[in-house]
This record gives sequence, C-alpha cells and structure tokens, in this order.
Amino acid sequence: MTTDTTVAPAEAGTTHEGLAAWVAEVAAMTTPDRIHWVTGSDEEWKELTDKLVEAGTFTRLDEAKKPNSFYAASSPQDVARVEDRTFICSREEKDSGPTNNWMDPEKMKDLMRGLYAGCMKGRTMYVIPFVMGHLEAEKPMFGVEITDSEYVVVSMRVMARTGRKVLDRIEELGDAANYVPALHSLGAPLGDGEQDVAWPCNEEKYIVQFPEERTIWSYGSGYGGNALLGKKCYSLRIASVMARDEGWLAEHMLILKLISPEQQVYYVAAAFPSACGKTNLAMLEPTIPGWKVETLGDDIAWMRFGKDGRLYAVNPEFGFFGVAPGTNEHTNPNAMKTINKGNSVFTNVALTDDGDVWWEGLENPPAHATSWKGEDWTPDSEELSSHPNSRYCTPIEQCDILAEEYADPAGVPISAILFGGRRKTTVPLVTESRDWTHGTFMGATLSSETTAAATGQVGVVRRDPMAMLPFIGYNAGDYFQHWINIGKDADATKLPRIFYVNWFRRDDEGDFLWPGFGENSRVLKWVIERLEGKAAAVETPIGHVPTPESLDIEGLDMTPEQVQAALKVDPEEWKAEIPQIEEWFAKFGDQLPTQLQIELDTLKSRLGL
Ligand SMILES: Nc1nc2c(ncn2[C@@H]2O[C@H](COP(=O)(O)OP(=O)(O)OP(=O)(O)O)[C@@H](O)[C@H]2O)c(=O)[nH]1
Ligand SMILES: O=C([O-])CC(=O)C(=O)O
Ligand SMILES: [Mn+2]
Repeated sequence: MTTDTTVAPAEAGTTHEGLAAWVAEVAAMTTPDRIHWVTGSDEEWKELTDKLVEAGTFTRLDEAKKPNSFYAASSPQDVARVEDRTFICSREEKDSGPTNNWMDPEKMKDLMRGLYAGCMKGRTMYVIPFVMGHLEAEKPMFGVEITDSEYVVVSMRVMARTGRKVLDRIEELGDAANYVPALHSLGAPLGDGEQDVAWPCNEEKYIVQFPEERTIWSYGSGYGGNALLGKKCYSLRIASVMARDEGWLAEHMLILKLISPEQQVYYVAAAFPSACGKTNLAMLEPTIPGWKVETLGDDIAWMRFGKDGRLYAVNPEFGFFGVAPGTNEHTNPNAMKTINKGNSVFTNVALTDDGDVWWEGLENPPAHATSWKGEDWTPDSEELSSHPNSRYCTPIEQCDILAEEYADPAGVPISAILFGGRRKTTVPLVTESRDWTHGTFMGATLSSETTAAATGQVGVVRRDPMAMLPFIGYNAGDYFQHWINIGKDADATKLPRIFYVNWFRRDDEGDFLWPGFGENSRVLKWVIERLEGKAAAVETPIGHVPTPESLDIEGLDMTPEQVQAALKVDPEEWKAEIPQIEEWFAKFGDQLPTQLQIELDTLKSRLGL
C-alpha cells in the first residue's frame, strides 16, 4: 500500500513533483490496494489482458481469426455515453450555457469526493501518462488518467499514445508540462475477499469537466466515451475551451485525404453526430474511377491556422473506437481489414462458437452465437445479437489506407468542411454554403435523429450544432461566436468552404434515397469540383445544390427521379423547419451572435416568410 503522501520520488513513480502529489492525493482519497504506473509495454499489455481474461471481463478470440484480440460484454446499464449525467462545471453557470448540465464546481467536488472516498478499495489504481496528438508537437497536449479499470488501461493504449515515453517527456519539461489531470473510477470497491463481477460499474454516474481548471472527474462507468478520458472529455470538451482561448478549433470531425484522377490532393474534414457515418466516410472506397481516399482520423480534429493562413487539422487519437453494427466488407472494407489484423477489443458484440465476433450487418451470420447479453443467439432470435452501440477498438496504424501525413504533427490543410446529420426528410444530399458565416449558420442549426451512441430515446430529431451538442465545453452561444470570429479574422480565400450533407433521406416507402457508403465519393467529387469552379449548382433559399447534371451518377443504380428526390429543396419542408430553428436560437438569448440571427432572417425572407 503506497498511499503515503510523503513518499520519495522513486516510490512516487515519477520525479514530477506536481504529478506525484496529485497521484498521492487521489490514492489517499480512493484507497486502492496498489498503484501501477502504466509503461505501455507489450509485457504490460499481456499481464493486463491475462488478468481481464481471468476476471471474466475478456474472452480471448481465436488467434488465427483475430490475433491478440478480446471480446467484452458490459453491464446492460453501461453501454453508451450518458449525456444527462455529463456536466460542465464552470465557475459561473452562464459559462456552461443552455446546452450543458451545470453544478457549482465546489459543490460537485464535495459530492464526488464523497463518492470517490474508498472507491478503489480492493483494486489497483493505474496511472496512465498520455498525450493527445503527437509527442513531438510544438506544444504536446499531455494528460494523465488515473483509473481503477484494466479495461480502460488496455483501451487507452489503443486509443492514445500512452506510457513511459510520455512520462519521460513530462518529467523533462517539469513545470512547463501542462497536463490535464483526469480521474476515473468504476465506483465499485471490493470488500475483503469479495468476488469481482465481469463488468464492475456503478448505477450512479458522473462525467464532469471543470473547464477553468482543465480537469476531468469521471465516476461510475466503464464505457468508452465516459471512461477513456482522452477522447470526448479531453479532446473535445476541455480542448474546445482551450481552443476558444487560443484561437483554434477542437471538433467532432473525421479527416480524410482525397486524391483526384489527376493526382490532385485535397483534405476534407466532416462533422456528423455520433453514429452518423464519420468512420465510414473516413475510410471510404470510392465507387467512381480514378478517385482515392486515404484516412487521417475518424472522430476528432484539432484545427489551427498555419503560417500560410490555412487551417491545418490533426487527429489527436491513436485508434478507432468504431460502431460495429453495419460494418462489413461492403460498407467499410478498410475497417474490416484493420480489425482483422487483431490487437483489438470488441465490446457488446456477439461471440461466435469458434472464437470470433459477429454483429448485425456483418456477412455470414453464425448458426449459433452468444449475444452481448450472454444469451444463446441464432439467426431466428428476435433479439439483436449485439448492442446497437457495440464497438470495436483498434489501432489506427493498422489501417492500410492511413495517409502518411498522419505522422506529421503540423497536420494537413483543410479545403472543405462538411456538416451532416441523419434526417429522413427536408435536408438535401448536399448543399454548399454561400460563405463562412452562412456555413457557421448551417453548422449551428444542424439537426439529426438521435442514435444509440448515447442513452435515451433513439430517432428523435434534435439540433446538434456542429455535431458537438454533447461535447461543447462552454456556452454554445459563445462557441458559435468563436466560429464566426475564426472566419472574420481569416483570409476568406484560404478558409475551407462549408457544405451540408445528408446521406439518410428516405422515400415514401421509408427506404434510403441515396445508397451511401462508397457512393458518397460522388458527393466528394462535386465538392472538389465546386472548389475548382468546375461544377454547376442551383441557388436555392438554403444554399447551392448540385444541378442534376453536375453530380456524377454514371454507373449509379438510381433513376434520375430518385436523384432529383435526394437533391430536392422543398420550400414547404424548410418553412416547417423555421419554428424549430427559432426555438433553438431562443435558448441563447443575447448570447446568440447577431450574425446568426441575420442568417436566419435571410433564410426566412428567401423562403418568402
Ligand atoms: N444509410 C447509410 N448508413 C450509413 C452511411 N455511413 C454510415 N452509415 C451507418 O451509420 C452507422 C454509424 O456509422 P459510423 O461511420 O460508425 O458513425 P460515426 O459518426 O463514426 O459514429 P461515432 O463513432 O459514434 O462518432 C453505421 O451503422 C453505418 O453502417 C451511409 O452513407 N448511408
Ligand atoms: O464517445 C463515444 O463513446 C463514441 C463516440 O465516438 C461518440 O459517441 O461520438
Ligand atoms: Mn464519435
């Protein structure tokens, strides 16, 4: 037991005094049986995964099918992000804004200290030094996560650069190393001799960001978005606050590299809400001849201005935490190849009898499997084999189409930003904004049907600004202003152009109008041709949409009427949208940037309202 706050540096696990003191303080509060400083070595991975297998949390998959890979099933009450349990505890309530839960930070800390007291009893406390983005970055974005979950340690090693090398650098930099302290506990202490369960967690959950302190406290959940604190909590909620203060953008965006038949290279970033197609677009296999996509990231983009005045994006992550259902050789062959190389963790999918994993939408359903709930499953079963938010966690460097620029800490210059949501009606396949401010309006009014990526009802249309509704770490009105300011201060000719896409529009029978997936390359082609001034567009009240001839539909299995229906801008549908936008904007009161009100007024007058 090493929870003494006066331990010598060697015993403290680090020569960094501030870090040693924080770790000692947390240990004194949470009273773990032991403390382990995560090195990130292969031996450590082996030890931890063996321990997880022994505990029943992991099942080792067949080595020939998925080498060095594991299956896990969570508790049914711990399957997704918990937005109603997520808080932005800024000092002033108004700074968290109308879209976040808030509590006074001191009150929250008192409450959580009560929960954390003794919460690691019987467990090991792991200290994970990590960096989001490159260790070689000009200003490395360090974090240190304390957790009592081996599942979290193993997953963090896949999702972020972690371990001894990071700690060495933090120690070298000393006081100059700014790191985000991120505390996580499952909230499941073990009594003396008490047998552990396969997925320990607590019914009571708190996912808390303290934006001024750049600190994260998470309690009660082992699920990715709630527990891998480098991801949503740091790289979006905390980083969005840093970005506001420092003049950059931390966004819920994929980053892809597009190569035209003429070998021209373009970089595109795209923000879609959770489970709305980022990973799929990021790894797309174009169906149109001569075009090629490489990937840089599937979930998060940090964008800063370069010396040349362009906006450069880096992916701060090191792995993919992807939605399993729907992923297959047709929809996402590159994801399949990546996970088949192994070194991956699969959570809440089905386990086949021959030691592989399966999920809805994957080819070749097994005759029998064990469902994520641990029940017998056959293709005739009424229940799903896998939770709709089941996930694979796999190393990004295993992706065959990873762009070489991924290794560049300076990132890639973005030419276009796409916003997109999941809408059955109203929103056309693609619309180009008139300018940055109009594009910001499109992002600020983005709407989407809710998905299984968060707990709560699925399929309800809600505004999800820039796909960041659950991730903006401050007042969303100020966030909109920040977006507008980014455009105001920049050279407009160098800014990315902004587009709005919708792959999910349906016909009267309820079928998707647009085939999606690899066919989305046709939309990317139109976007690039717009940048080059080559493609035609129709001006509509909501922006520029493709003329039917300008969209490349050669070889596409769609009638011209179906293409028209996918592209259609129906003024009546948009008129019905206006009261929803007004209601949304009303939430912000005088925190709503005037420019967005002007954009709304312009849209109304274009619709004849
Ligand atoms: N119809 C249709 N479905 C799609 C398309 N792209 C993705 N999907 C489906 O949407 C679901 C989520 O896709 P992902 O690419 O994993 O979504 P994501 O935005 O990366 O999700 P998060 O990891 O939660 O942020 C999967 O079931 C996909 O099969 C598309 O172009 N058309
Ligand atoms: O954070 C998670 O749990 C998964 C994810 O990427 C999202 O929900 O956007
Ligand atoms: Mn995501």
